[in-house]
Amino acid sequence: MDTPAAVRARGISKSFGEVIALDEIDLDIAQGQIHGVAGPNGAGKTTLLGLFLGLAVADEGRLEILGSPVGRTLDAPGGVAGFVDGPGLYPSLTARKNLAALAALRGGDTHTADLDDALAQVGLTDVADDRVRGFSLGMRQRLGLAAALLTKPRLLVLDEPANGLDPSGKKHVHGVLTRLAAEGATVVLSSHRMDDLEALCSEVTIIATGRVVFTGPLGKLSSEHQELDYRLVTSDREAARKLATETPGIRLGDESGKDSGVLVVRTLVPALDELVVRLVRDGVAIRELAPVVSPLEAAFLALTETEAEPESGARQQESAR
Ligand SMILES: Nc1ncnc2c1ncn2[C@@H]1O[C@H](COP(=O)(O)OP(=O)(O)OP(=O)(O)O)[C@@H](O)[C@H]1O
Repeated sequence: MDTPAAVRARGISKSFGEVIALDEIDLDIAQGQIHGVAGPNGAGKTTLLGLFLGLAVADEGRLEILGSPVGRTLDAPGGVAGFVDGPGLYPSLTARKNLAALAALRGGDTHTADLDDALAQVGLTDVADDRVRGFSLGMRQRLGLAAALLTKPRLLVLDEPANGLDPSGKKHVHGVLTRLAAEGATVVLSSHRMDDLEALCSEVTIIATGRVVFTGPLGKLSSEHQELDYRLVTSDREAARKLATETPGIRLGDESGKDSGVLVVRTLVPALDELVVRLVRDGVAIRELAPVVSPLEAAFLALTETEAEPESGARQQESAR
């Protein structure tokens, strides 16, 4: 029998008064994936993740979480944990007492060792007995993740979990999410950081003005979305420049890096391959070759700039109907 999707959404719509936050969203998220949700400000990401957590109910459409249909009443679906708009914590309690209190609220049987393990996983052992009032945004995010881990979720939903994280915090959070997915859990997270999504996610969904403009594997996105600017540093900039102008399908980009030996070329991957072959054949060493912006970022801009309206990510009812 097929494993049910972690999330299956069909025709999901949600409005706040005149604002259409989600407009007929169709989405499938397979189990065991880390799935990224990206989109401009106001695109509908938080609203969508809130539906997965049972914090709001869709106006229209069908939503199944971990194989079970989500009803019309507010209720966290079983096996799901996470947060939107930052984790809810008690500022006057310590990190450890926060976890104990949240576990007690859920009525679960949580041992001290579980609390310590969750704190260690997110790198908060050293501040376990400090009050949350003094925690930075990144520390609160990590504590929120620790609280979610205690429930041993099969679906973890995190709205911008990378907010405020320093490199060490990011390393802990990435480690936790990767481990969870390797153990079969599904992680859905939103982020404005394309590099984070590329580092973590196998699949992404891009939302613009409440609609899905792309959903699928990252590889599909980069191959679908054509020409990129590449930064090329060689042992002989002038020779490289000449070869680039002679290679079909290559256009020269911004030449402001002239003195430093940097050349920017705009092209598709096959023409770039041809340029590399020509450079090597002519004895020009390639010291650096990388996209100026990542394929995901380029696709994000291409997909959302055509879809989004200038003033806001969401649309008004009268202009949409
Ligand atoms: N409770 C609410 N009441 C009224 N409007 C809301 C509410 N929640 C969201 N909206 C509106 O719905 C639209 C989508 O908001 P949402 O927060 O889901 O976007 P987002 O993609 O998460 O944005 P951001 O990247 O800025 O966090 C926005 O226009 C927002 O103003």
